Amino acid sequence: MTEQLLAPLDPADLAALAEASTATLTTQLFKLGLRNTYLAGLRGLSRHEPRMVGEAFTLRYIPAREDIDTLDVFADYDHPQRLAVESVQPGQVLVMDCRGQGRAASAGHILLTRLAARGASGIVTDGTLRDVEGIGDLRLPVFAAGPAAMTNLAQHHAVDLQVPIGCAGVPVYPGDVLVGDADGVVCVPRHLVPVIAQPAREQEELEAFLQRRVAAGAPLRGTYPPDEHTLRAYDESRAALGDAR
Ligand SMILES: O=C([O-])CC(=O)C(=O)O
Ligand SMILES: [Mg+2]
Repeated sequence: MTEQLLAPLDPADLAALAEASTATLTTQLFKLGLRNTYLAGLRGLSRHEPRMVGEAFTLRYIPAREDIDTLDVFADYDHPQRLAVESVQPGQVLVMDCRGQGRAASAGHILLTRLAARGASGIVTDGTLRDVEGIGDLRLPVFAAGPAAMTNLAQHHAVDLQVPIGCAGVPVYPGDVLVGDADGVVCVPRHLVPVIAQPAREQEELEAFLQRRVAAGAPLRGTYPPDEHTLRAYDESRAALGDAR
């Protein structure tokens, strides 16, 4: 495990990310030139926790081999998969690199129940999960490619904790911030969290205004993107709100 001392993130920045949609965050990152931040192909499996924000704690799997990856490896409580679950701290998201291989689950209900009990902020895998019926009831945001019944050892050999990984084709470094919602998961590079937090908040507020206008019948021309007239109306509505406070 690579121990890293990362400067803490500003809670206000994390709160801004928690309130922003993944659509907004990918746009903010796109503005900075980053096009590969969305973990395509994953969906939320939690019935109670559709939104997620937290810092990446990474686990890397390589392909399993029949002579090594047998059920008795779990007699070792420090097996990297189990160690990962028992190492995740409150506020962290366990992010697993399964190479997009979904034929065997990367974890199941018991391990995710333990993650929830440890106060994890979520779990993300580009593979699959087993026991998804029970997982759906957990108070834990969960994002995966889907379900698979087969146990992880059939396909996955856990090797490294807290190293840079690829997840759904996106680079994820320990400490990056993962945000999830109904559209899926985006990885925000840690150093860009303070850069995009406030612009993301502003984009959310402006788009909420534009959304109301379009819902009320406004055409796209002049509204989306907003022209000077619409932006003035937006400023006036914000000033009115400010006055009312
Ligand atoms: O063998 C596994 O993948 C783990 C499992 O079922 C669980 O955590 O409930
Ligand atoms: Mg199970």
